Amino acid sequence: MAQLIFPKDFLWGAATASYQIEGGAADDGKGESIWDRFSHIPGKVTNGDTGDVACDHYHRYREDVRLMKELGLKGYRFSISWPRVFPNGRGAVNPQGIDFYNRLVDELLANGIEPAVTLYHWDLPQALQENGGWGNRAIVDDFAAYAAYLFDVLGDRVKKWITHNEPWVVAFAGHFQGRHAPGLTDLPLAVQVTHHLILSHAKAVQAYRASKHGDGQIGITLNLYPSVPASDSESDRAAATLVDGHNNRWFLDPVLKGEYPADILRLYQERLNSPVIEPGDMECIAASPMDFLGINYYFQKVVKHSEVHPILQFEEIKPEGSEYTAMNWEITPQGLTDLLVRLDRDYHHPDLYITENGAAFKDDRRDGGVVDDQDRLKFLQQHFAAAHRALEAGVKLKGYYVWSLMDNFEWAHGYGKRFGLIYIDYQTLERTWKKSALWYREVIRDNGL
Ligand SMILES: OC[C@@H]1[C@@H](O)[C@H](O)[C@@H](O)c2nc(CNc3ccccc3)cn21
Repeated sequence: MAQLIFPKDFLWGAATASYQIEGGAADDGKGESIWDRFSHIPGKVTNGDTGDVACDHYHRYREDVRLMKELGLKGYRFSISWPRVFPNGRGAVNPQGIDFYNRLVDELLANGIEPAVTLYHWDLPQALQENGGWGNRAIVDDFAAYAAYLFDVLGDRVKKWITHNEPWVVAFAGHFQGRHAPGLTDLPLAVQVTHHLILSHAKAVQAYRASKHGDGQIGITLNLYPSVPASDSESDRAAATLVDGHNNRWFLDPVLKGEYPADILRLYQERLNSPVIEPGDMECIAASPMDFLGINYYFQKVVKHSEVHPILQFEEIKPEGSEYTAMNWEITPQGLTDLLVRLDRDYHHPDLYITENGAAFKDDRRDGGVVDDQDRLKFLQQHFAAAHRALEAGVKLKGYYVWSLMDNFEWAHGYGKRFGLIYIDYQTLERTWKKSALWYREVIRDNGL
């Protein structure tokens, strides 16, 4: 019998993303994405892995929906490949591309699973990148047009929409650190990209409100982290405040308050001359309230002052004595409670969903025909309990999507990092249950643990 009971209708789900699971990278008229291009550049992805085949979900989606049904999922979060629908990013639609998503949505609904669609999860059409991508303000209208088309075609059945997945990663991993597509290393550009992403989010929200199927919910997904100073020194506390601003408040404030945080805006504009904000931009952002905020939580950050960068004067540390996942991410379930309670304290926020939480482990043990991933089961147990503590503190948490439904292409790490509830053999593409999935099925059945 479950000890921790969740609210009635709590939405238990799992999440994936198009480039990470679909494969069919050039099938049926799909256009090239920046991740198709990036993953094929030698040295960018571990082992030279690419998303050419991935989990072959593009061809095996019926089997995968059957597995979701067996799992008892209430919801499934997935993303749409923009270049599968618009091969050149704008203009002609690829009928086979939109047909795939129509079939996927129908299959989910036929199995009683609520679809939640992420419009953008990092796989920009390469043709748009050649026009400057997220660094060119024209992308804002391209994204709004892409979103409006999907609202029109799928909006009668899809009632949960996420505009962007993790604009921080799109901007800084892709345009400053260079470890994600398009592999640029230009900090002022990265900050300008954040503004174009947030503005495009607002335009998409407005397009949704104006659409004939605009009676559902729309939001954004942010990767958020509690930012803890490594010591009580003034310099470390200032570094933690800077990380909270750079990672969290730079995105939370515009989408929830309609303005950028003054401390970070001043830092960026004085030191980087970025972002350029045009007249009317902030009014547009402020006039686009969301129905929910999606939160991707994986770990908290412990931060010390550092001169390693002239502007971003912080460095993350790895505390001794902690447990870590296969990604070398510290396991900090209390950080999830702290994050949710902080959001509740500092923001007038709409409904909250955990749109991603999960962990990579080696998954190299079997127990009969099942992968014996006790470490992932324990991780989820701890984080579900942390979410329950936030609920007990009065936080309006409405659902939880585990990352991920299945092992998949883990960006620059390739296929060597496994996050799935379901194990993928990449030689045979066979799907195998993990113990964490069988345990999750009971949590969903009992609505608690
Ligand atoms: O790394 C696991 C997942 C990834 O597969 C998802 O596509 C992405 O949405 C995602 N975001 C995070 C958290 N943010 C993060 C991004 C890059 C490096 C480190 C953390 C983890 N994950």
